[in-house]
Amino acid sequence: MKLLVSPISPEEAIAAHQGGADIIDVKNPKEGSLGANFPWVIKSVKDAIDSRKPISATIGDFNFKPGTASLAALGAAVAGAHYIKVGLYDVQTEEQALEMLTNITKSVKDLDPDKKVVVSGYSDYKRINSISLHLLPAIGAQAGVDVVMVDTGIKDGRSTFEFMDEDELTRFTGAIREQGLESALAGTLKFEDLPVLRRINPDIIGVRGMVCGGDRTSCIQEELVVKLKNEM
Ligand SMILES: O=C[C@H](O)COP(=O)(O)O
Repeated sequence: MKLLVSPISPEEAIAAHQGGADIIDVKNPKEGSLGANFPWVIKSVKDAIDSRKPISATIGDFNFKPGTASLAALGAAVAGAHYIKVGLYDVQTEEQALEMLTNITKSVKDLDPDKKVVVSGYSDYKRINSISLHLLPAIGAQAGVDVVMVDTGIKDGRSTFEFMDEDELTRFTGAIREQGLESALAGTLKFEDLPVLRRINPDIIGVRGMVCGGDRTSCIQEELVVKLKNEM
């Protein structure tokens, strides 16, 4: 399993990098679960990391706006992100999801075919009335994305494991693998989730709160990233 850590600034990105994170994922929690940060923050994180780790950037918890999302994805890619992450938050149908992802993928891959598109669905999709997570592996593959992820849509302390159990998450990661894509699990993960995460064995786990001492509005602590890497 690779470790993705989500900093909000170059200082936090350095802490994540020095602690051993494999992917440095720039986001802006003030704008939601997958809130987008500013292009100059993505660039400053990229400069701080200086090509030692791949940079990821979230572009937002989107509603059905394929043009806006495609332009945001291009912006994140131009700013230096290698992984461009989009959340299909207020997207309900398969047709909408496919149109969003096909255009986002075109936008990113026309710039650089090596860059990776990550589609995130939400483990709490029922309470936010979002598309079912289980539709995303097939739609993602059809659209040409690289990674299918799950996160929580509402950051109120409830974790992905409160909405999906081990069996469901194992089936979800298996379905992603069958489509030839990478899987990523996130959503208020805790140290005590590591045994079950190891059994599910996604390609990537994504964290913020866990390495901020349990409060995602606090700061990333390098020693907690080290502890997590060691326990992984
Ligand atoms: O991409 C992963 C998210 O940043 C996870 O954040 P969280 O661990 O605070 O839920």
